[in-house]
Amino acid sequence: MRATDAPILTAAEMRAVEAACFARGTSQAELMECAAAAVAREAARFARGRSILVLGGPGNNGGDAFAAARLLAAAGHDVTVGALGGRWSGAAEAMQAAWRGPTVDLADAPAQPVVVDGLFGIGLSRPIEGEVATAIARLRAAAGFVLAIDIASGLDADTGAAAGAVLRADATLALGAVKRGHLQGEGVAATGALLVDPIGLAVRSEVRMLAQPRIAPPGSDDHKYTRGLVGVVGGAMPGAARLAATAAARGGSGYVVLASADARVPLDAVVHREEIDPDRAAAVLVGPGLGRDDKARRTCEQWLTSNCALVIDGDALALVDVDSLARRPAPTILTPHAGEFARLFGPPAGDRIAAALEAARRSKAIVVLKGAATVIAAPDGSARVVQPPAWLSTAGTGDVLAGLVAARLAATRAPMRAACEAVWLHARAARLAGPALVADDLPMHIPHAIAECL
Ligand SMILES: NC(=O)C1=CN([C@@H]2O[C@H](COP(=O)(O)OP(=O)(O)OC[C@H]3O[C@@H](n4cnc5c(N)ncnc54)[C@H](OP(=O)(O)O)[C@@H]3O)[C@@H](O)[C@H]2O)[C@@H](O)CC1
Ligand SMILES: [K+]
Repeated sequence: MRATDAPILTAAEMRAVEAACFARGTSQAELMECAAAAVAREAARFARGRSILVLGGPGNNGGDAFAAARLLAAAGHDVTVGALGGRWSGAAEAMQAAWRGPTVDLADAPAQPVVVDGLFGIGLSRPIEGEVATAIARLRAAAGFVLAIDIASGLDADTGAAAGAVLRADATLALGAVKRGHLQGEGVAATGALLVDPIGLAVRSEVRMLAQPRIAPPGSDDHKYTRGLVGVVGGAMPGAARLAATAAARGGSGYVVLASADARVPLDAVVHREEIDPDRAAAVLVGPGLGRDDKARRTCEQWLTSNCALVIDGDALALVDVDSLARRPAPTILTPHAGEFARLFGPPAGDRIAAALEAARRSKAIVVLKGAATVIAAPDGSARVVQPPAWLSTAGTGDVLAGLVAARLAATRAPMRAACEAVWLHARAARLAGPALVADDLPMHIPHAIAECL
């Protein structure tokens, strides 16, 4: 199944879930059979009759692999196991013993069009080097398709870092939960299509993959003010604010006011004013194209100390500090990319999800850390993660997102919900816009994305 709404765990959290499951009476072998059945199902779907090489490592990831090999062979597939090590214990030992098909040493394993990677999972404890690294490079180069069991071998399950070789996957079947390492570091490129099977584990976590939102349409008695006035504060580079204002208008705002020295508006429906009335605005966006001069600093300071719900993006992120954010009496959403985040909170260590959660806790704001995996983190410790289309990495798409966040904040008055809705709609609009999109293309697709969520 696709990973939408799936829980995201650290390796330690996963082991705690596994221990609780055993404490309730499930045996290790039962859980492994469940995992293997899911692996065999996916491997069969991808193999479409081609020969399969199953790689079995020395731990429980290897146990899953041997059990999956048995199920695949029983279903009529041509299966060879390439094995590493031989100190299996517990359920993995039983699964290894139950495999009666051809087994060769990993170093001698024949290249096959389909590889199922059960070398190492969340128990990777050191870099993959030497003979193992040579073998996986050879087998990867010859394979048409690699399915990773739980996580691509060589990735750190928490950070996605790869200190040594990695067996890059075309698809990964995460067992029980998505692991943080699927979504960051080298994990972004090495995971391939991310699938998850619950394998009977009821995993609870407030760190989850972002699910498609349900968006509430306006009520029949709503008018432009009750639906929420969005103020967009322009500055030195007015194009960015115009882009954000367009996105705010298409994102379901009742009314968009663009305050800028430049009187040009992107749509007739967007109103230009010298100033935004803080008492009328349901949400104000400060930052896109604001500049960083004294005037920008004063503008930023004025909004920071206001009682308005704020979205702070772009240049404004360089003009605020964490303590002032934490003192704000009204909701705040920050939308930094990695560089802006590092300036404000310090460079994120390997685990970006942990870094975003810590930043949200310190600033008492919703933090939308943009990137190959965008993390939406709240001060209460909840987070949502999504992998937006790579085509979004082009100028101006951040301004569109910021405008959209402001629109959803004005409409919902619920900052975490607003950020989740906006990030989902932004990614969906990008898919609707298609490859080689430019930021200006995105706003017109937002209403179609919203229509899918009603
Ligand atoms: N949690 C769950 O709910 C479920 C978990 N399940 C499965 O269990 C997997 C975790 O299993 P696991 O804990 O046995 O660890 P695993 O990844 O197999 O590796 C450990 C072995 O590898 C060795 N080793 C490590 N690095 C190495 C290197 N670079 N080069 C060489 N050797 C290296 C390490 O050696 P050691 O460090 O002990 O010397 C040890 O022998 C998990 O990913 C999932 O697939 C499912 O069955 C059911 C539900
Ligand atoms: K693996």
